[in-house]
Amino acid sequence: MAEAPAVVVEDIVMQYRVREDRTAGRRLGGLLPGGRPVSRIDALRGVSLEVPRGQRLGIVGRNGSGKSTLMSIIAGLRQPTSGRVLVSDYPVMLGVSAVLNRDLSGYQNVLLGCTALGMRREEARRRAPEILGYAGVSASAGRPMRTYSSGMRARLGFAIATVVEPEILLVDEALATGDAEFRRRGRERVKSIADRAGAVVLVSHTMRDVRDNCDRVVWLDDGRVVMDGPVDEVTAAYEAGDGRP
Ligand SMILES: Nc1ncnc2c1ncn2[C@@H]1O[C@H](COP(=O)(O)OP(=O)(O)OP(=O)(O)O)[C@@H](O)[C@H]1O
Repeated sequence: MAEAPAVVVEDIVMQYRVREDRTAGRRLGGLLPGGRPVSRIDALRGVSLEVPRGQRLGIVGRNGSGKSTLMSIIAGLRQPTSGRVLVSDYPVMLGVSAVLNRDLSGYQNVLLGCTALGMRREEARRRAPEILGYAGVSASAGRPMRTYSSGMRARLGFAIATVVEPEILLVDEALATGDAEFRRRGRERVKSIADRAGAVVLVSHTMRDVRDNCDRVVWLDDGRVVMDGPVDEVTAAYEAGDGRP
């Protein structure tokens, strides 16, 4: 019998309701009980997919196509309007704005981040030098994060999120800010997670990152899957139409 997949997304629909600013003059929907105009945004219109263990899935699509919404629903950070997500383990989500505290030092963020991921404090302390070294920020470990460059923040966020290789890693544009070295390390870790039968879902606008890191690609447009297949085929079709299906 085939092994159960790491992630199953079943017919996810996501509608956001937004209160319009009256002065903006854009009124698309009805009225909320308070009499204020609302509009409905259909971010996902019935998305289904499965990510088997050991697979690195890329998600591509134009701005506003629903990629980040789908990722936050898989991560359990948002409830869909309908449909459901089944996961084999708690996913770890890594985004551009990785949850790091800008007023704390890099070292303190490592302790905080690792314990938030379930590591014991002593182990976090013991492994902090390795994590800071991997991120390439050892020399700045005592400085507040607000003094770090965006690339340094991205590297540290990535090092923390992947220190205990999660079974399911969700990467939302987080590789985009890094330099060549960071991308190489990212690629190695993403591969290592997949090699250990974990699953990685990666959102990116950079087709090079998708080709380097993924085995399969799902193309979203206007909240729907328009193509799902091998990396070369989907990225070529995506590029041929400049992201338009
Ligand atoms: N919190 C929110 N409230 C209301 N609408 C939202 C919210 N987040 C996203 N949307 C809307 O949902 C749609 C999908 O947005 P989403 O951020 O998922 O797209 P995306 O593909 O990740 O875009 P990008 O490539 O620009 O990051 C867009 O129309 C967006 O305006």
